[in-house]
Amino acid sequence: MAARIIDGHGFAAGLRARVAEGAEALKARIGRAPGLAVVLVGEDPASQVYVGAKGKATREAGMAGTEYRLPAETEQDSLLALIARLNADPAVDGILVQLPLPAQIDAQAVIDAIDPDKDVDGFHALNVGRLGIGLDGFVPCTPLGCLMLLKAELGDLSGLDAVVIGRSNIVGKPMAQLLLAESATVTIAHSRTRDLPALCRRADIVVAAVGRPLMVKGDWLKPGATVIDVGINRVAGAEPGKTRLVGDVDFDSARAVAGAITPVPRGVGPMTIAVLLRNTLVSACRRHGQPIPAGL
Ligand SMILES: Nc1nc(=O)c2c([nH]1)NC[C@@H]1CN(c3ccc(C(=O)N[C@@H](CCC(=O)O)C(=O)O)cc3)C=[N+]21
Repeated sequence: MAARIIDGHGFAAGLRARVAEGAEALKARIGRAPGLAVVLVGEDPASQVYVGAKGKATREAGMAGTEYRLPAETEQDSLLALIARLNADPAVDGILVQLPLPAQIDAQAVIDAIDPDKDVDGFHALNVGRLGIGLDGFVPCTPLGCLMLLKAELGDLSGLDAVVIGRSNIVGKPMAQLLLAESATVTIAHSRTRDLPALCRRADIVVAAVGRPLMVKGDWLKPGATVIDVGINRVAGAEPGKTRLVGDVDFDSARAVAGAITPVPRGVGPMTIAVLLRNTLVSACRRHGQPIPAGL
């Protein structure tokens, strides 16, 4: 039987609507909309598209989105000066510095300059630590979005075998922490892992976040497994000069074996942006001592 297709796009639309409601209610109490500042350094075309999409989604959720576009040659000190201004601005609840940054800038130094309580990406070392020891903080948007999809699909995750393929700070490591906090049995696989297909075949949950197009095949999966595909790879399309997006999972072979699977596009990607808005609203609530609305 073919797998259920997990509708990340639809789930994200629902989450954005709940965020919009919460943002409106908060605005009625504090007199201003939650504010998100997005900083982009350089002209990377993919990053420009993502930043534009984030700004649009922010405004559509009734929040104040401000974009700061800096030239590729920007020095670290001037970026740090902008961060300091945004940290001090009471109308800014969330700060996101789009990654990757140009080579002359030390990305972790910039991230760690962000006020941890405005770090809606959850990349600051303090938030990484909070996630590790189970304290409230901010959790990176992509893995939190994946967890929401998994819980909507499976309910309780406790005791399930989960394999996370990829060990990045942005996805793989925080994803593993979130699954562990849900009492799944978690294995993190990476480029040195021996016999990855055999490891995956034991898993109830496979999260693929490696950036290798179509790597995970249907015959790597346990029948009925839930597959979350974080990959967004632009590859050559059928017609010359055209490209198409594919995930890290070979969707066609995987859907024949899996129980449920996220598509690419319209799977995890839209969740990333919806969770960013969610984190920004949560930040605004916390900063004003207001309760966090249910359903977020
Ligand atoms: N500090 C930082 N935080 C990020 O969250 C961050 C970042 N840097 N750098 C770049 C990546 C990438 N990213 C995506 C967001 C939405 C889609 C998304 O909505 N994708 C659509 C399709 C997009 C398309 O058609 O190109 C989908 O999968 O359906 C994808 C990728 C956030 N990122």
